Amino acid sequence: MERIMDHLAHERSKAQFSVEEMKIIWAGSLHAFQVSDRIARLVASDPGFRKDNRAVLSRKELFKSALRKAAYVWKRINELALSEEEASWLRFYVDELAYAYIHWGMFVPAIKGSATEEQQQKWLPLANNMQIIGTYAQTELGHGSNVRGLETTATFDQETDEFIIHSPTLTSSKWWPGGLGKVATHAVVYARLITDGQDYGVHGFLVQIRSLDDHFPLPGVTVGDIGMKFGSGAFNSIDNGFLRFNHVRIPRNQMLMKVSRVTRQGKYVESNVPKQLLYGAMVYVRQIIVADASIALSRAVCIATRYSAVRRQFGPPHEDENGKGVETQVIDYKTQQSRLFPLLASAYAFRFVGEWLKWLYTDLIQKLEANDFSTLPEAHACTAGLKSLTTSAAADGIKECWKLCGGHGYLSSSGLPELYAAFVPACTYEGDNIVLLLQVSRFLMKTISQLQTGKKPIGTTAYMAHVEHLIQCRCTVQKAEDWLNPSVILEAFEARAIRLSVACAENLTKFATPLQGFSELSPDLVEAAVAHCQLIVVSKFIEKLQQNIEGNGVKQQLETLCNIYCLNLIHKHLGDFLSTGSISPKQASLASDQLRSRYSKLRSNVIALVDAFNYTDHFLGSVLGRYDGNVYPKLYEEAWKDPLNDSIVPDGYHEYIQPLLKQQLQNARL
Ligand SMILES: CCCCCCCCCCCCCCC/C=C/C(=O)SCCNC(=O)CCNC(=O)[C@H](O)C(C)(C)COP(=O)(O)OP(=O)(O)OC[C@H]1O[C@@H](n2cnc3c(N)ncnc32)[C@H](O)[C@@H]1OP(=O)(O)O
Ligand SMILES: Cc1cc2nc3c(=O)[nH]c(=O)nc-3n(C[C@H](O)[C@H](O)[C@H](O)COP(=O)(O)OP(=O)(O)OC[C@H]3O[C@@H](n4cnc5c(N)ncnc54)[C@H](O)[C@@H]3O)c2cc1C
Repeated sequence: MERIMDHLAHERSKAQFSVEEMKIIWAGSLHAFQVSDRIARLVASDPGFRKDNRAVLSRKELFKSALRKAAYVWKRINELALSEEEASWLRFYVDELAYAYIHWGMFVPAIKGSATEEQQQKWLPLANNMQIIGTYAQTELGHGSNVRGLETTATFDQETDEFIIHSPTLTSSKWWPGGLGKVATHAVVYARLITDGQDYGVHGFLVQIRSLDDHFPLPGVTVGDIGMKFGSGAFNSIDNGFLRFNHVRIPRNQMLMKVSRVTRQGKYVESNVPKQLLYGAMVYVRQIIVADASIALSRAVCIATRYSAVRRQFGPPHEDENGKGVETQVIDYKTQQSRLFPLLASAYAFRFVGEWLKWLYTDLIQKLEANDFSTLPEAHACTAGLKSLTTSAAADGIKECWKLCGGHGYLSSSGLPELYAAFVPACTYEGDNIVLLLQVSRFLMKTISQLQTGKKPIGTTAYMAHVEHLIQCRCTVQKAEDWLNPSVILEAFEARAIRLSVACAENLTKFATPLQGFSELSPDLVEAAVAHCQLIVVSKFIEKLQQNIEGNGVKQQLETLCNIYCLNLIHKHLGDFLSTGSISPKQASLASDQLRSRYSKLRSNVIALVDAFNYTDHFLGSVLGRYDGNVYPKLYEEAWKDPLNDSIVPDGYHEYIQPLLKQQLQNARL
């Protein structure tokens, strides 16, 4: 036991940089670090937030436990008079998915984004004080990605000045909204607005669905839970629900009227803001999900890295600090490094691009307030594309981390199966990842077609202004070290991205209609979108390194991580880089040489680099990822806690095992 604890301490002593300074870089600022650190400790030390083994709880126990914790969170927020920032850290570190995620993450933002000032004044205080609990009811049984295809209707009745909300078919039943099944009292419902016999498409409506007195559904409302989901703990603590309306009436002023409104006379009036603002809550959440992706991936990487330093298999006998013969740490196998270190680098890359995206979003909101809608298309493309790229990579990465831990990774007590089950739906919710990449490609094709009209591309597409150069330039790498030059890397990624996009744009002209072309070429368009999004991540990582980064050795570590992130992408997408002529086979081979050498450089720092995430053992929830590396005794201890070990002889022995054994013994004696 002591030996293992010493082992991680030895790993930490090898770090070539200041972990404390890196913690601040990871958190984003000294202030963010201090607040999150304080709240993380507060949560970890409060028995009310203890994490039971969610995997062994029944659905009802799990759900009730999430309700208890959500209520306790609210109590502590009020008792401690926490600020909004502190409260969201508290919810984050409690780490139990519950209705509050949708209430704060979607219901409140939908009101803020789509309601008029007057409507906000009425509804936000109720939501902010939790006098009502809300959900976001957009998806239907028959329609998820295609929002324009939603069937629920909101028909204006001029006589009573009300909308009648109705589910005309089974497929129009709302299906999936979180917190809807058993908790929410209100919902932002997306429905087709019909007035004067005309269908004006999908709009948002605020609908009360349960009584605030006895919690029963209101007349005309049928509501319930959609059933168990993948994974034993994970999303099963949330009541994703179904909802059907039978001519439910709401006052006219519960239509969210920022984008358009219906007058007392039933006239549909558009405002001067683009109708896409109705989708504003999705843009907001997609931006948050990019930050979630870096957190989920970094959790998994932290577990797999610490465990890989503890775990020993095979190898020439080494001597430990006490001169005792020991096997090789699995982290020293080059295969383990080539699977693990790019994930560590990705966690940092996603953190920085998430930070930038948050800035982009804040900037968008400021512009929208000043009636400047010019950056909306780019913000949509960036949030959609980066949500897709980072969640797909993080979900795959978490799964890889569990395999990197061998058999023990498959145990619930490793924390990895639940983390995977809880995170993998991020590839689907808030927009299926492929559907979102197709949105990015649509934006890219539009930008390319506008190049011919002389319109200057801006923001993340600014590189397209250099199309002529990027189409024909040759990569200048001659030796492996040349790959450490950021401008060389950037140009290779820009060349690959633009060449894929231009090829798509050219191929699209070969089809009878753009629609047909988009449909036939969609796999290529998705690849072009991925290349563009990877370029954004690469360029934001490189930009980060150009900032003033303080702390002993911190910048050098980030440079190594950035190199690993970029070179590993080249390695993984070699087909693209070679087929577009962005690099040559010889340069590809030099990139692989450089990548190997970066792994060696990073090796002695990896434990400190995951320590910099500053995750408490409580938050990690993993025996394998414990800070002290005391894995084996704790695994043994956890095994004893399994309900099957409550009794020596299992329940069922007398009914099923004993008679079987007896019968077989008797048969043998005959
Ligand atoms: C235990 C441990 C836990 C650890 C894990 C941690 C995880 C924690 C997180 C937990 C929280 C979980 C919360 C989950 C909650 C989930 C909620 C939801 O899923 S809500 C439902 C979301 N639904 C979607 O995302 C649907 C996707 N579909 C669409 O967005 C649209 O239908 C579409 C964009 C695909 C198409 O729209 P449509 O109007 O038909 O499209 P066009 O392509 O014709 O576009 C027209 C025009 O508009 C532009 N556009 C589209 N969308 C937007 C937008 N959002 N903002 C701005 N502009 C937009 C588009 O580009 C077009 O522009 P144009 O100039 O004409 O080309
Ligand atoms: C855990 C979880 C929580 C959720 N929470 C909420 C919530 O709170 N509120 C809410 O309203 N919704 C919620 N959703 C629903 C979610 O937003 C939808 O599942 C999502 O938008 C995808 O839609 P879909 O399920 O209909 O998939 P589909 O659109 O049916 O996708 C199925 C397949 O078809 C492909 N596909 C679809 N369209 C195209 C296309 N045009 N081109 C190429 N391929 C295509 C997709 O790539 C996918 O492979 C949640 C979902 C999950 C899993």
